Amino acid sequence: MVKRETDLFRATMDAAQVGIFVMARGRFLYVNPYMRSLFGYAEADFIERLGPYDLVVAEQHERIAEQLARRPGGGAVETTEFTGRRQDGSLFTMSVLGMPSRFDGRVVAVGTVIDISDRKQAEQRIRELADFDALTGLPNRRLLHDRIEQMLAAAERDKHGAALLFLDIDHFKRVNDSLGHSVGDDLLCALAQRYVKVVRRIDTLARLGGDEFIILLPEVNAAAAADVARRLLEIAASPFSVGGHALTVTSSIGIALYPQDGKDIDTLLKNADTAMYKAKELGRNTFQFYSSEMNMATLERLMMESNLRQALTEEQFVLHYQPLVSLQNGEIVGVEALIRWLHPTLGTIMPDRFIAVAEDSGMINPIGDWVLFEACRQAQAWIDEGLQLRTMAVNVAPVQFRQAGFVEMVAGALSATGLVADCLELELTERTVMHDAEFTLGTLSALKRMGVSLSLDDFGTGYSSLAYLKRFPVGKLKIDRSFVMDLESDADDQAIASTIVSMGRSLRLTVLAEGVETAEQLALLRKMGCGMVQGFHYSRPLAAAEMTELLRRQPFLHRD
Ligand SMILES: Nc1nc2c(ncn2[C@@H]2O[C@H](COP(=O)(O)O[C@H]3[C@@H](O)[C@H](n4cnc5c(=O)[nH]c(N)nc54)O[C@@H]3COP(=O)(O)O)[C@@H](O)[C@H]2O)c(=O)[nH]1
Repeated sequence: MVKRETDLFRATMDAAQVGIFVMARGRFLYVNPYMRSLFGYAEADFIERLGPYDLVVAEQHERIAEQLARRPGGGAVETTEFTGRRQDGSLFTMSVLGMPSRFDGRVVAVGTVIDISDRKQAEQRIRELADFDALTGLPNRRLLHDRIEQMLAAAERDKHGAALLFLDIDHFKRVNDSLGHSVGDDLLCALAQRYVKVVRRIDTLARLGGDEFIILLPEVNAAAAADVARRLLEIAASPFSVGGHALTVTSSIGIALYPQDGKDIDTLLKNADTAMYKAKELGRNTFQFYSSEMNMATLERLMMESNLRQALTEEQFVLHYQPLVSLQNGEIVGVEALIRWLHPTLGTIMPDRFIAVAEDSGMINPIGDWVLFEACRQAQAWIDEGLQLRTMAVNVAPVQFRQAGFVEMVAGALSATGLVADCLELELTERTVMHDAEFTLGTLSALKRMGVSLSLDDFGTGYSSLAYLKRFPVGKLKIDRSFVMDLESDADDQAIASTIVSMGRSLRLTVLAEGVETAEQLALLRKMGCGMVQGFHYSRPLAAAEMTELLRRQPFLHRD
């Protein structure tokens, strides 16, 4: 090149508003002034000591190495984005374009570098505006649609349930009308910040616009969806301080479940919306499922399911005790422990309403463990007080009986409380023991070897095989209440009760009749030779303190 051309070439390079470099074997041969100012290094730094690795973040060194390996001449060979690192440590996004060339017979790479940080930021902002609500920063309707589509595909593939919650703030218009739109906007942002705390990472909280929010919950059942709805209502309950005003808001939530309430976006959104209007009709500040059968009884069940764990940790369960009376002398020889749930707002909830829910949800195991421990503790406390107590009877649910480690758990409760095993009687229903008779036999035998007594509850209602009854180490049969109820008037019930009593006698088992409410029933059972009774005729189940009194007084004892 003649000198004039060289000068022209250099002047062009010097004036260029892009970084230009020439590299060979991973070393810079030339960098133009713009490139130097872009990175903040002097020319000598580039030529004498810097290589391409020094100009990008460490995480991208591997990519640089790949590029250099592909083109031994060095440098980038195509347009590639890197995160550049300046001399002062600051970072920027750069686009590098390189191409192989020849110089002095050598293979070199000639390239350009452009700072594209501003363009990237603008692109990011455009994406945000397209996908996110400008006011709250939450996903908007467009992104929500994408997420619902993804969720539906995953739910169908993995056979999961999912839920879509439609939340609308109650009377939000009044806030806008009376305090102005900017207060309304601030309130929406404050609400969004609280709602975010309720959802999981895999959930989507989106704003549809106005005062409407959608909460998308993948991989949930109805109970979990109800729980989230309840928490959304609760978290918004405490007042907001917005623009100098203390505001309290409530909302109404509609829930549509996948797949039963819809298998596509439009149906799910429409049905959740319908359910939300139902919640408004019911007085607002509540949630409703779209499917009507999900409401009423099911809701109570759901409420219980999600509150049972809390009930256990917050010690809302108590045991009441009902006396087991010997017909020989009227002595209270034992008690049956019966659980009650002292709910902070609903009052006392009886076991018939929550034991089945606890069984279905798996909570029966920790609850049953608590009952056993508490009953053993109370029995030992009475014994320590010098009261006569031969039997503490505890109900055992089928799931609990079949849980791994049940025998060890019973042993643990006895050793932790100091109660002797003879004093503990486990009540199992006929159905529980007959479910898998061979398995039952093993567990019952292990309990028997420990010294724990076993009784068959609700006897007569199940389908006991007499052959097994003989093999099972059971010590007591409890005649079901349903046969005692009409004993005076129903000849069949009399025949059944008297057969159970005789069968018990021939198998050398104690027979106890439950649900004895009248003196007539008592007289008939006595005549049949029944050994023990339990029922309102003697006493309803009592709190521990009242039972202590009864054990002290022994009011039914024949004292002649
Ligand atoms: N797995 C567990 N099950 C438990 C536990 N505690 C109780 N239960 C079971 O819940 C069912 C209902 O119990 P509850 O409401 O406590 O009713 C008991 C008595 O109050 C009732 N009873 C007793 N005498 C009479 C009477 O004269 N009349 C009448 N109408 N009812 C009476 O019977 C229930 C005791 O029944 P049983 O257990 O069959 O002896 C019940 O099935 C309980 O077993 C628990 O901790 N775990």
